[in-house]
Amino acid sequence: MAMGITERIKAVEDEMARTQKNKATEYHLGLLKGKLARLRQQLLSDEANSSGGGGQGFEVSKSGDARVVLIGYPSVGKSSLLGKVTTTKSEIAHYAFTTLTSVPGVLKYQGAEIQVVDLPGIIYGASQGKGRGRQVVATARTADLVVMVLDATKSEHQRASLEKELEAVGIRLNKEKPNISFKKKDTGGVKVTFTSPSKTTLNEDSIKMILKDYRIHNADILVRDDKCTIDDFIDIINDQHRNYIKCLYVFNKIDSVSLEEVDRLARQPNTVVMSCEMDLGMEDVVEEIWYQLNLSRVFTKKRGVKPDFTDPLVVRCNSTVGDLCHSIHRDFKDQFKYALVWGSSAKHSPQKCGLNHKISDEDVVSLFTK
Ligand SMILES: Nc1nc2c(ncn2[C@@H]2O[C@H](COP(=O)(O)OP(=O)(O)OP(=O)(O)O)[C@@H](O)[C@H]2O)c(=O)[nH]1
Repeated sequence: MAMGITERIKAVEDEMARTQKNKATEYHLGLLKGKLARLRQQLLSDEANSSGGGGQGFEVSKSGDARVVLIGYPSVGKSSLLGKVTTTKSEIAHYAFTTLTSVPGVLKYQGAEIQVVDLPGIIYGASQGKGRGRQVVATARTADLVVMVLDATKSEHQRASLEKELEAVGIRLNKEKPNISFKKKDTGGVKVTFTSPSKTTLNEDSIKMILKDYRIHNADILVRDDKCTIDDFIDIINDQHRNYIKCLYVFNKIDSVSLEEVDRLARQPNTVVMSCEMDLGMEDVVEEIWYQLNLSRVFTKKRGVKPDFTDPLVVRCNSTVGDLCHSIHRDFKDQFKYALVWGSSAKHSPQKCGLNHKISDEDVVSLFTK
């Protein structure tokens, strides 16, 4: 069955390559893109089912406060980076990963424990459902941050081709989810509304054409951003299989290129440069990872005692007191009565708060139970 899909994917890709991009073909290309997304999804889920229960799963359990995955071609320096920034090796690693080149490590920073997973090999071919690629992709999806490790001495093609592979499996880097609401219905036909006139080829006709191809006959669509494209709309229809993940680009081996080149690379957005061999830029990499993860540290305080500043609870930014309780224990919320909060999220110190209060980085919190 997978063979059949692979061939159909190839046929659609070929047709897209043959089709010239112009006003007259825009709709047709949009339809082909929609088909391609659907077939790729089918391929990935077929692979998932056929490998079910097999012993060689790659899935790494998520431990720590956040997860970073390293992605890059062989020999770019991923292992070197992992060795430099992670202190403890996770205990399960030694037996669970014996067949793999990958070992998760823990990056300890600002009291947080960040799991760093080096994905074996590369993603290459994953979008075609090849080999271990699918499992690697499944792990990449769970990342809070992708660190793409690139070799400064090699062509920049490496970056584009990795991005393309991730694109093909539905991973969107440094991109927000398109601002389109899409509600399937049982009756009533397709209703399309734009809050302001579209600046792209996404319009009522192209939307209806793609939905027809997906055999969706009843739905309400509200496009809230005039810059949304057909690709964005296709992402929204396939929303369950899309992941919007931040990406940090790290160029290694800067010891081997000219200063001008280092300068050029370092000026690109979301980019840091380093040399594992010369121990250059390692702190920048760690700081940037921390910054991109955007975590908040919360210090807990017992009544009548100074807060413990050595061991923060680490939560995602925009977390609430409720999330904090949840991170302590699944059932803690049931016993919760109120919290006292000191710090930048508090209107006055301390502020008495409920579960919905949003906490900020470096807040001090006392939790009171019933
Ligand atoms: N010049 C230079 N060489 C480096 C640097 N970092 C790593 N290398 C070399 O690059 C090679 C690959 O490094 P690894 O850390 O094993 O790379 P990797 O990405 O983990 O490779 P795979 O395990 O094949 O995926 C080794 O020979 C390193 O000595 C660096 O900063 N500068």
